[in-house]
Amino acid sequence: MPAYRSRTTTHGRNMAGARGLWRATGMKNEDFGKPIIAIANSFTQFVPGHVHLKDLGQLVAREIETAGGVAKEFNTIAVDDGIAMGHDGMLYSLPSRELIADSVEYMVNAHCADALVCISNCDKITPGMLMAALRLNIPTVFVSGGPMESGKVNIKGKVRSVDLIDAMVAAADDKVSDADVEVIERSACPTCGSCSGMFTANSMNCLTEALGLSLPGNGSVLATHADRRGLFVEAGHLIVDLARRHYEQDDDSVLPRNVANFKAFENAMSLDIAMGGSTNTVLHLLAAAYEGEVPFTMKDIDRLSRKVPVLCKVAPSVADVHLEDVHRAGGVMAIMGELEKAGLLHSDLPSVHSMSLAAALERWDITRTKSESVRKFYLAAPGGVPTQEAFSQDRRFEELDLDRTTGCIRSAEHAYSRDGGLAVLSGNLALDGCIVKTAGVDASILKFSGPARVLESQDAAVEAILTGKIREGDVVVIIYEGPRGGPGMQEMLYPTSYLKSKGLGKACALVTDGRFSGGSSGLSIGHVSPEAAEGGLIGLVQDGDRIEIDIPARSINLAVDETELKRRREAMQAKGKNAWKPAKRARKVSTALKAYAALTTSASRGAVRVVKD
Ligand SMILES: CC[C@H](C)C(=O)C(=O)O
Ligand SMILES: [Mg+2]
Repeated sequence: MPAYRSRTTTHGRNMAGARGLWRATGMKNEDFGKPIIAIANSFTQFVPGHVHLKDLGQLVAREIETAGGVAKEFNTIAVDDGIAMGHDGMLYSLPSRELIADSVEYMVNAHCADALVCISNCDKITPGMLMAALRLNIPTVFVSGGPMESGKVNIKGKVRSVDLIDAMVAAADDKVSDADVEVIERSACPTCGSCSGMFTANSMNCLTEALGLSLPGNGSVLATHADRRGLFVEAGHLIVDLARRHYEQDDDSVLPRNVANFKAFENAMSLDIAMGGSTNTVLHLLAAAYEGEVPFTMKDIDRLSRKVPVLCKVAPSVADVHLEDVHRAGGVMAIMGELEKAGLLHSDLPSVHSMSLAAALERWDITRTKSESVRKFYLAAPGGVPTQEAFSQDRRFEELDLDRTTGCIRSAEHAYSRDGGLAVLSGNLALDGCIVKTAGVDASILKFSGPARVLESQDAAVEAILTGKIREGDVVVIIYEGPRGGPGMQEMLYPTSYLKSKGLGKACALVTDGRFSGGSSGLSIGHVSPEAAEGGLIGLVQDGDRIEIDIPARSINLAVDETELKRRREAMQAKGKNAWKPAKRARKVSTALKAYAALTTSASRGAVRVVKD
């Protein structure tokens, strides 16, 4: 029977000082001996996905106390990728994931907390907390802030749903007037919550449902909807129950590493592929698996991508479909329900809320449920009123989207495509693989070859695209933007958006050792490993070299003969300490980022830090 971790500081004469301090935090005599539950909140006014979280940690805390636990809240940082994008601020995005993971570890272990509630939401906060949960392996429940409502604009008499990407693309499109750009900007992000498409934040919050670490609806019920409050209330009760099962009934099944085991990672990756999730999920699932010592690798991702169909297409893969529409079609449980019907899901897995996924689907898949409350839950609709306040409206759709033939979520029989929404490519240019979100690639360019246009930074790529230096048929190659080379593996949302703005979205490819935002689409191939800074061949590509991409064959190659490549490699090595570094880039890299670069690894390992013994 594992002893409560918190007894280390709450019991024993020698801990009188610590108890005195616990009392000063508000603990009463009767609280000593109860499970101490850490609440990792992530409130900040910098991020719309987190502006509404300020009091939600205490909402959970009151429920923990009602359930017989002691709640202690703390806060992590939270970077807004969309604001950090397009300048050196983006260098900090991925490294912040490691800081978040470490800060959760530090607070939970320094104070010997018994269990953990993670209140996350945006791009690096959910993965950072997920890494911490699997690293610490104490009972944990995730509850995220929830998706933002999509924006609605009426342009030239046509009403359409818009999001952040529409504002970015319009701003670089000379055919769009300043007035129309401002209309889109003012409407694209109407409420609190994580940007409304299947971008990285929403992808990851859907994946915690599939991993079994959050409640049904966590990935899809809107931040503004009253129904979301119930997830926070339930999380407060559930975590005390899980803690008691573990410490008082010796039940290890509730621990994150037993819930999010290898089969759960397969379920999560299958969900991601089926819904055309952000490619960042690959990076983050690999990193979470590393922390949880789960043997889940790029090879597993490649295997799954060849058999899991695309069952759901959401912005940016299609316009006008956002997370509110996915929720109305049944959300994550509905997508997993269709995967299960197709024999593509492990349904025997327990979660923090159900004894098995099969049982959860019986109750929560709207094509099976007998529960009116569940059907009502998935009717939660946008309020249509700009706000930064959580749970501030309770509008509902008239009816559920149960159309599995042409609706938002399709059955496997009516899949958008047999091949998954994600593909792992490999070849001499990416010996350890690279990733492309196929759900966002036009069918006409699944096979593509063209001359390389090599840029040593995202900024240089943006300048080349916006000044017309990139032509139809080119392959834009952005190097030294990997985890070590950037450092920080920037998201290339501006270059991919600007290719669209210039009408080149279906006429060019973009290949990088950096990564993409979930808002990117097009023939955008990222995570090239090994990265240039680690001696990867992408570091030897020169302007005019022919690059050959074949998504059906899962291949990507640099068509330069071995003799020439050998010559180039020798010339690079001859540079000594300047080898495998940008030749013409004046980027100021802080000591904090240099420390990150010293420990990080290539994307094929999830860009995890490895400290050599
Ligand atoms: C819309 C882009 C979003 C802010 C992002 O960075 C991601 O999805 O990764
Ligand atoms: Mg991002």
